[in-house]
This record gives sequence, C-alpha cells and structure tokens, in this order.
Amino acid sequence: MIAPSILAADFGKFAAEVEDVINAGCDWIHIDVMDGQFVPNITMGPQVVEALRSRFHCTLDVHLMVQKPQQVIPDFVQAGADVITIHQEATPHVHRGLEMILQSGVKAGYALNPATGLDGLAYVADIIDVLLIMTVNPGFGGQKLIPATLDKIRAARQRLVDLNRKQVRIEVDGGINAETIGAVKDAGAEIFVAGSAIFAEVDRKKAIGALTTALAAGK
Ligand SMILES: O=C(CO)[C@H](O)[C@H](O)COP(=O)(O)O
Ligand SMILES: [Fe+2]
Repeated sequence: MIAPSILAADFGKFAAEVEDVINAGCDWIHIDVMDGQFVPNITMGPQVVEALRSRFHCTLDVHLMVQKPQQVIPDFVQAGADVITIHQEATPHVHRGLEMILQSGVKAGYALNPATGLDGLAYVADIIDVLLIMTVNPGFGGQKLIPATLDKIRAARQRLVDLNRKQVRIEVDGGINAETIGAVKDAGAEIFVAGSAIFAEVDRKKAIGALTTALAAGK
C-alpha cells in the first residue's frame, strides 16, 4: 500500500494533485499536520481534511505532528479523517489520545520518532490499528531514510507477533523511494508513505509504478 504524502504536492493546485495520484491507483492519502511546536514547520489543519473529504472517497490518513494532540483530535474526526496517528513524544497521555481516536470510530495510529524505542508498544498494541515508524526525523519532506530504523521495523514486527497483534499494520514515513522501499518492506512494513518520490516527478503514474515495481522486487 503506497500512501502519497500531499506535503510534497503543489499547494497551488491541491485538489488536482490529489486527483492525479488517486487516478494513478492510490487509495490512501497521507496528510501531514505540523504545528510549529512539536516540529519546526507549520502545514495544514482540519479544513484541508474536510475539503478533501468532500471531494474524494479515498482513505484520509492524518499524521498529527502536534503537541497535545488530544486538543485537536475531535476537529480531525469531525473533518472526516479515516486514520489519525499521534506521536508517543507529543503527549504524556498517548494512551488516552489513542483511546479518544478509537472511541470516535476512527482508526488509531501510534507514531515513533527515529530515536524512540518500542517500550510503549506493549501498552497500546491492543488499541491501535497502525504503528507508524518514522524513518526520518519529522518536520520536513525530502529527507534521507535513517538506516538504523530498519532494525526497529524488524523488531516491531516481531514484537507485534509476540503480543498476538500481528494485524497491526506497520507504516513507514520519510525517505521512501524506489531505492529504499524494498528494504523497509523486507523489514516488515506494509504501508509506505511517499512524498517527494511521487510529487517531485511530473509523471505520477510512472513514479508510483516505479515504487510498486521496487516493492515487488524486494531489497
Ligand atoms: O511526516 C512527514 C515528515 O515529517 C512526511 O510524511 C514525509 O517526510 C514524507 O516525505 P518524503 O517522502 O519526501 O520523505
Ligand atoms: Fe507523515
């Protein structure tokens, strides 16, 4: 499953950009929400999710890179998100935040920065649908994948099996391209967020095709 990250899209023709990747066969759209506090960048809010919801039927995968995500979760639920992911590092009450998402009828994602370990996973594994392993430090698109995160993906896959929660899908985000996608897949990832690898190319169908081919070929 390839999830284009619209952070790398041309904001001047936003809807057309999303339409382009949906027409190219993508069913998940990854929406990066940044508050300028948790990460040093400010991007988009619930209005963007609402606008996309009114036009498209695809899965809207909202990645909240904000402090105190509990304060904004209801806004993104209301806007029509299908998956809402919050960071372990963004709140001392990550379990409460994940429960809030789940109780709203939305799929809950639990995100870990590159230097955060898997210690908390056992305590939230039963209430999450997605484990988002950041393969770059969050805040910006176009960065290089951090190789040490591959071991974490492998360890997370095993940990989920041990916890009897292998249905939790591992999502990877940052620096995913035709060169790296095979390795993250072999490590155990199932959802692949790609921003610049898709939107920096003129022919999005070709770019997504290159990712799919690399995915099938593996490492
Ligand atoms: O969460 C993110 C950054 O914090 C983005 O989803 C990610 O960076 C995607 O961009 P690219 O594929 O260009 O690395
Ligand atoms: Fe993201």
